Amino acid sequence: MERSDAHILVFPYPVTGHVNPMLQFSKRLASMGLRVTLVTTQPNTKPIEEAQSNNYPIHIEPISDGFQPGEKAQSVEAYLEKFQKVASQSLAQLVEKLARSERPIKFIVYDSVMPWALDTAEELGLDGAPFYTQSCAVSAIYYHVSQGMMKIPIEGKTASFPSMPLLGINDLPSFISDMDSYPSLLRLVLGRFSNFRKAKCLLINTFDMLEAEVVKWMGSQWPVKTIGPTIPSMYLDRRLEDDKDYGLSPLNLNVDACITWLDARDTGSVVYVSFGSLASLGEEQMEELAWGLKRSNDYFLWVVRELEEQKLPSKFIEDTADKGLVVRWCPQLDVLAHKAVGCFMTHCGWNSTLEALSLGVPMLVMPQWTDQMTNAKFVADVWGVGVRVKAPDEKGIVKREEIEECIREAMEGERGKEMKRNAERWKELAKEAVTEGGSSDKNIEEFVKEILCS
Ligand SMILES: O=c1ccn([C@@H]2O[C@H](COP(=O)(O)OP(=O)(O)O[C@H]3O[C@H](CO)[C@@H](O)[C@H](O)[C@H]3O)[C@@H](O)[C@H]2O)c(=O)[nH]1
Repeated sequence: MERSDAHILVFPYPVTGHVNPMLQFSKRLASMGLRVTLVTTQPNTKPIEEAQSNNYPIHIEPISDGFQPGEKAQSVEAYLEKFQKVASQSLAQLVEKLARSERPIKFIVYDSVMPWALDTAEELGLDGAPFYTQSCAVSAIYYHVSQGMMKIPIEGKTASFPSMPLLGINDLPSFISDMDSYPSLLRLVLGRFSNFRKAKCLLINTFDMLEAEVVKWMGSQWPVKTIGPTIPSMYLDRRLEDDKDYGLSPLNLNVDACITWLDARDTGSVVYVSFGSLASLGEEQMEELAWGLKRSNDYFLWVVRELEEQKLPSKFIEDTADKGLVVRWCPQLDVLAHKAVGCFMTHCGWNSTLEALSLGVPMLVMPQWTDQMTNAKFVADVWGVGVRVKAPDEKGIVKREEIEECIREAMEGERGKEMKRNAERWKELAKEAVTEGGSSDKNIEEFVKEILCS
């Protein structure tokens, strides 16, 4: 497509699980001729200048979130309040600055958890569309709760939503099943539906075949566009040259160490373990997980973020050095694409879930909080690509024996083989969705045309 003058701003909430998919979506838009500027307040990413100088397909604009590097807010509420106040002002200033340039902003794609960005856009005379970084099912659940169509706390043991299987309490997003756990985050996710009817459309990081019924239901109510999975192109359709990774990942990736280690393992012999960029396991749970991995006697590659390291049992790394590699962060896509990986033990963050589905990797799911419970339900019972650990005991702990058994089931049993077959099928369908003429590809084309014509 010819490069156009249309310039759009993409503004993710500043955490990895939100920046990654919105950055990938930005690259798709840029490949279709739009000029795209991604707004970031995230300090711990590859130096911005590096991204700018390497013929990077999009522009990056840092703005302030009101905090100095390293400064911590006193609470989630305090962070969100200051972030909204400062970032909305910074956003308006940026749009006004660009209005005086050759390429003024025409449209804003904002993270759905920041509905105030649409108000700012409106004040500046711009249209906008929210980007949902979670599944369509999860968004539909929050919608029902936000509109009072599903009362919380939920009474009884199950909850029923249109176009979805019956959900048990443990399948609901944790902010809903345990309303008092994070009241400010519950407000944040429900707030996504405060002004969305004023948006041009709703962009959702999923694909039609994956959530066919709920996508259809949502599409019958609002202008929904499924645009996922937002995985770097080299792993799916291979149409975007050089699009091999998310680009703005943290420094010090152990790329070579992880891949060299995997190269030395047999096909399907390694359990890859990661709980994403935010989840923090308790010390006891960490210990159970460590011993569960050891007891399985399988090879494992385990991402333990720096702040979590002190929770590992003492001498665990030395004692398991012949079987395991523990790293602080890894190139997850390269790891999932590696033939040595037999299953992915995951917290079921939506990006990790989509990445495993897109790369055909069966999962062992151990959801921790937020949307992960609902994703786990779909992974295990709807898409048939995962084993879910039994609900934690009364202390909230999943025991080592349970972990060991689930690893065996995923790596060795008949169930594991069936999961692998299903995962291969989802991999093909994910690829189809983003390949030319696929459902997500068509939706992105349509979105671009609508912007150009507006
Ligand atoms: O060693 C690692 C570990 C993770 N990742 C990447 O980090 C991202 C992690 O995203 P996700 O799996 O979604 O987990 P979180 O970081 O926990 O994401 C938050 O945001 C998601 C999207 O809203 C939610 O679904 C999650 O529940 C929420 O915790 C993925 O792209 C991974 O590929 C790496 O590259 N290397």
